[in-house]
Amino acid sequence: MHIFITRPLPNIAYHLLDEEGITYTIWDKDVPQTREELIELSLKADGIINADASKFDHDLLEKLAHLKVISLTSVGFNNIDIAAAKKFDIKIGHTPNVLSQATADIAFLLLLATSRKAFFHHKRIINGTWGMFQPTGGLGIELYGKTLGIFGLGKIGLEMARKCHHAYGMNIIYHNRTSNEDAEKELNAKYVTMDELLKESDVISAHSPLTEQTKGTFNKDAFGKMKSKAIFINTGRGALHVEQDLIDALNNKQIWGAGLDVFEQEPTSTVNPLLYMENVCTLPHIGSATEETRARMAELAAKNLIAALKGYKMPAEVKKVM
Ligand SMILES: NC(=O)C1=CN([C@@H]2O[C@H](COP(=O)(O)OP(=O)(O)OC[C@H]3O[C@@H](n4cnc5c(N)ncnc54)[C@H](OP(=O)(O)O)[C@@H]3O)[C@@H](O)[C@H]2O)C=CC1
Ligand SMILES: O=CC(=O)O
Repeated sequence: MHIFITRPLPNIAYHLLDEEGITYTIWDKDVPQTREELIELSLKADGIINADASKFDHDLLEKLAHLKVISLTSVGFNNIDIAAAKKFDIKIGHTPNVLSQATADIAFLLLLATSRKAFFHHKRIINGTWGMFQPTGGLGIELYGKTLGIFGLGKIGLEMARKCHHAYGMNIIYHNRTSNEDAEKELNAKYVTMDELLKESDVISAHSPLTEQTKGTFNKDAFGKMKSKAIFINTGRGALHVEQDLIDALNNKQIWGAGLDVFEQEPTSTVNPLLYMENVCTLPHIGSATEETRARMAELAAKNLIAALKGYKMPAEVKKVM
């Protein structure tokens, strides 16, 4: 058996593959492979471990229909046409649970940093604009006892809700398609409609997957319903919000601030206005980027791949479109 690995991985993945006698080609250049290169290397493989944002659309999957498995090193699978993968009998694996804490840490970090304009103040030191003490300048807002609205209270959303509830006594409200009874019991979380979530939250944190239904949820209309002191956090996917509408809402002071780990286009342009706003903190999609979490993701991705190649039940198979 031979596989293609689209980015160098933590060593645990290679140990597991070596134990099974599975050989591999690793793309170790510091630019992503082109679609043509991906096809060429995958045609020689029985499976792929994919750590790349490449779109596996119907056309690409048809060309790679010989593959037994595509094992993702991510929990999100919005870059894969799952229906097409089913049609061509290619199994898809992903990495839920093992990255929930680390990703929620980044959501929490962005919330705290945004509420205190931390990245703006850091830039003042670097730019030499520290200046004199200003009793009324660059002030943040506090989180104690405020209301956190979670859009997508699943595994990561729950970890974020726990942190905010225990650290700041925040009240938790949420909107999903189905209710999360465990979170209701544990955190006294309240299920609300989308309109109530927008109107009642002091902080909205987006944690749903990117799907046809959730794309563009946070648009002009949604920002218009939010409190003028509200903070918007997105560690889900950039396309959950409409970037220009977010920029307008911040400029028009319809909302107070935003913390983003994700962008519509990644990498985002260095002239994106969001990178230069006082009330916005941005990170380059690093939700799962700790040594421990990335090792767990690599391990699970390798186990998913091995199970699929051997015809066993995969530890974490993507079974249906969300
Ligand atoms: N920034 C980063 O580095 C990372 C980002 N992510 C992103 O976080 C996402 C969530 O991951 P995880 O928490 O593990 O996933 P889960 O499946 O555990 O949670 C997703 C939640 O979203 C809800 N949801 C799905 N569709 C809708 C909808 N149409 N409207 C409202 N709620 C919806 C689901 O509830 P229900 O089904 O009841 O609607 C569920 O509660 C990933 O898909 C990925 O995009 C993940 C890891 C790292
Ligand atoms: O964005 C990362 C993921 O795991 O999904």
